[in-house]
Amino acid sequence: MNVDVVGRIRPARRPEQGHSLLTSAEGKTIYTALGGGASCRFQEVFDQNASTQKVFSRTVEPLLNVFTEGMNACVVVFGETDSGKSYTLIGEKNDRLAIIPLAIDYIFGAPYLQNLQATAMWSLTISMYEIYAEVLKDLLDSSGMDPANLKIACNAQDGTFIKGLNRVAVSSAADATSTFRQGWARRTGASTDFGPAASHATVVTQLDLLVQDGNEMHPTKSSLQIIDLPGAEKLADDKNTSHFQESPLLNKSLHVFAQVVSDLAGTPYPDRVINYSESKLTQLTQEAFGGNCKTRVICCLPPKPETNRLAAVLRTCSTLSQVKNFPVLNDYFVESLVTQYRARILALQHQSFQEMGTKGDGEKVNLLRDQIRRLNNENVQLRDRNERLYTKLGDLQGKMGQMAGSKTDLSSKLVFSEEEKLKISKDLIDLQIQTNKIREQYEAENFELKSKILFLENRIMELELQKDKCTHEYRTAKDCLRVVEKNRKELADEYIVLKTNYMTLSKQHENEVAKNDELSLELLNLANSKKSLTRKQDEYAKSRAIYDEATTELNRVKDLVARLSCQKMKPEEVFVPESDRGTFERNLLGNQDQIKEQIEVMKQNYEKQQNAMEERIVKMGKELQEAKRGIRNTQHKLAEQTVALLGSQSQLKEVETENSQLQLHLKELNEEYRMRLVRYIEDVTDYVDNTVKSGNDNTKPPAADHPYLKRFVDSMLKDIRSAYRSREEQLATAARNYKKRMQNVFKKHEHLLIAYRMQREQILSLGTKDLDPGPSEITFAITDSELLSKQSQELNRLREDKAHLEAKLQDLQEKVRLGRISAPVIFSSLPETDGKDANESWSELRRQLREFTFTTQEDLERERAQLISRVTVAEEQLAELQEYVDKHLGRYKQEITRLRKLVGTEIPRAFSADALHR
Ligand SMILES: Nc1ncnc2c1ncn2[C@@H]1O[C@H](COP(=O)(O)OP(=O)(O)OP(=O)(O)O)[C@@H](O)[C@H]1O
Repeated sequence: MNVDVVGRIRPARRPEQGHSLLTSAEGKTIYTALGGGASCRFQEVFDQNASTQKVFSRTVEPLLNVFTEGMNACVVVFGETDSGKSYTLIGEKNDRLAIIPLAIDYIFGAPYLQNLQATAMWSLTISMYEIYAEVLKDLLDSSGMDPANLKIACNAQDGTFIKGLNRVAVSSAADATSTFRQGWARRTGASTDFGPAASHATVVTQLDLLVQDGNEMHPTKSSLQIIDLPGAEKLADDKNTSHFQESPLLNKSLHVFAQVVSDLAGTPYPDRVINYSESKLTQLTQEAFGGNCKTRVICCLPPKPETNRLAAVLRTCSTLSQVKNFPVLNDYFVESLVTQYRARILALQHQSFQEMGTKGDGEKVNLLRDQIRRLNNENVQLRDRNERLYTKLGDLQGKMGQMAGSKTDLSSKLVFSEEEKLKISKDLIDLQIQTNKIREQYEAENFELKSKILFLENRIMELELQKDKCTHEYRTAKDCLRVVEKNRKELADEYIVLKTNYMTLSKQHENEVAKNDELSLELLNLANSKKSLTRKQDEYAKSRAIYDEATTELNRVKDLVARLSCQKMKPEEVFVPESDRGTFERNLLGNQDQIKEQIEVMKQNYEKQQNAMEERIVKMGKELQEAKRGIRNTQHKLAEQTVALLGSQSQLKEVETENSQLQLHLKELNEEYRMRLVRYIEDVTDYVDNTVKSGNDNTKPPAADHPYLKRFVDSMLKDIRSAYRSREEQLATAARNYKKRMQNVFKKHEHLLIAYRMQREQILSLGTKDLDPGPSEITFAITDSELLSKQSQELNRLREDKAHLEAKLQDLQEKVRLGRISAPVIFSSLPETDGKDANESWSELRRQLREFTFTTQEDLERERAQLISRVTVAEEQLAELQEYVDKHLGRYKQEITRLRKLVGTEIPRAFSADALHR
């Protein structure tokens, strides 16, 4: 691979303005004179306006890429004094826009080194030396010793090198730049009789890179040499005469360099033998010119050079562009081979020197001939080997040529690919974010689906429970209906009995009324007879007075007669005989006895009736006593029942307390579950973190592939499932027990209510005012709608209606009772009232009773119809519910199966919907 040579023209100063170098049309060839003279075709020529940055990126940057990848590289700055060499290399006043600072910055940010695996290591050392008048000076020696005492040595391992040269390890671009600037400042700065020392000195800055890839056994070494050559104007001087003017050592490096370059350009083949040993510069840079190195020369040109000098510079540049180098990747095998050859050459050299020292001249010649022969043979063998290597090298060179050709494209492509890479990495990050989002969404959806499934399962369970409850309630309602029907029948029977009683009473009442009429008539007769008797009595009294008057008259007459009988006539004889008198008396007072007899009979009848009444009252009093006793017993029983009811209510409260305790326990369990879950997750995180940490040192495989994590997670899930299953079973058992107890309490409550109702009805049937039957059963009914089913609520509503009806019935019965009581009152008031009015009020009462009977019957019939319609509606609702449950049960089951398939995992049944929601 030829050495690349590029030209850079310094901007013109005032005296130089208006002059320009002669260049070809394409701008790459520079001539000393039109139509003849020296010329050089540069790979690229940077004009006066080109910045150092541009020179760097077009010339040095590709070299730095191969350097960081493991090849030796070299940048040579060549040109006459004041052409801008130092400006190009280090700039002005610590300017960073110069090749060396830019190169250091680039190396530390080089893509290859940046893209190395985290396990790879790389290090960079910097060394600087100056060759001035064939004296080597270590520019990085800060020990205070004489730095210009360095010797060149050679060994198989390192080839030619400077013994004791300082190599400073640098860890950052700033570190490297400051080290370089310190070294640069130590250059020989004195001005000599032959001009400034810098014009005759060569400064070599060498950067050695060592890359140890984690996947490779041996490290890769590569070196970058940046050579600032002495002013090239001396090449224009005559070599044979110049040493009379200057010290011969002063320009030796430059002249030997030009000679070596010329030799190299003349023999482009690999079997050339070049004498590098004439100067220290050529010895130390033999790899850069004709060796294992990729070299680029920047030829700095002033805008107005002297023709001779320009010609010498152009000639040297032209020769340099013909020099062939053989750069290879410094892998372990290449290095080993080179070391082997170096060792062999060194051994031969040693041997020949020894032999030359011991033998005589003739023998020495023979020996030398033999040695030459041997060397020739060896040379042939080496050539064979070399040819093979060269064929390989040719391929490599071809590839390198292609690479060089496509280098610019590659660099632009590299930039483009970098941009693409950035874009792709951005897209990748976006994709990762999107993937994470999708994963989160998936997990959320999965969770939602799981909770939905559990919710549906719970719903099914609830529906099944509701169905059972409905069936149970339907049966209870049927039983209730039966009871209500029975009650209705009983009421109807009672009503019939009442009606018959009423009829009987009406008949009795009519009989009584008839009797009353008769008695009234009789009483009227009696009153009439009494009147007539009174009249008779008055008449009798009058007749008595007449009698008395008559008696007095009679007695007067008798006296008169007696007085007169003295004449022999008795008074009795004067009047009518005694029988006539009896008949007369009988005729006068005969009715009075009859009346007395009748009165006596009536008195006897009254007495009999009074006795019978008294007996009846006594009998009723006894019955009343018995009834009171019975009522007292009933009241006692009622009190017992109330106590039991209160007991059951307190039991209900206890059960409620127990329920709240259970709920509390459930909460505690949930809390414990959450804690355990958190602990598990922490364990998993720790475990994953530890695995990731251990995975970083490449000793363990990644955690995702490790079966232990899966086992760990599986066991964890198994634990959670089993714990939850057992807890759910416990809770289900507790809930079942609670439900049973609730049902028992409800049953007891219902029994108590029924017993209470029967007792109350018994008391009510007695119809006594003294005994309080207590409040309606609805007062003791459970009103909490949460605890009641629909049927129970309906039952309670019916109970309320019944209580209302009972109250109404009681009012009416009261009215009837009042009506019954008012009858004797009316009867007793009959003598004072008119007979016609009494009849009217009775007919009014009868009408009211009839109306009440009809309305009660109608109410009862309506109630019955309502009850039947309600039961029918309840049956229809139950049937609908049954149908709905049957229909949706199948659908829910199908849905669950589908969701299970979709989720792909078995949903732990142990998780309650509540826990999942939480
Ligand atoms: N491309 C450039 N742009 C601006 N100024 C430049 C450029 N090249 C060189 N110069 C200027 O030219 C002068 C000489 O440059 P420089 O010292 O680098 O030359 P030189 O070849 O290194 O000389 P010497 O061999 O004596 O060191 C400096 O003042 C420098 O600033």
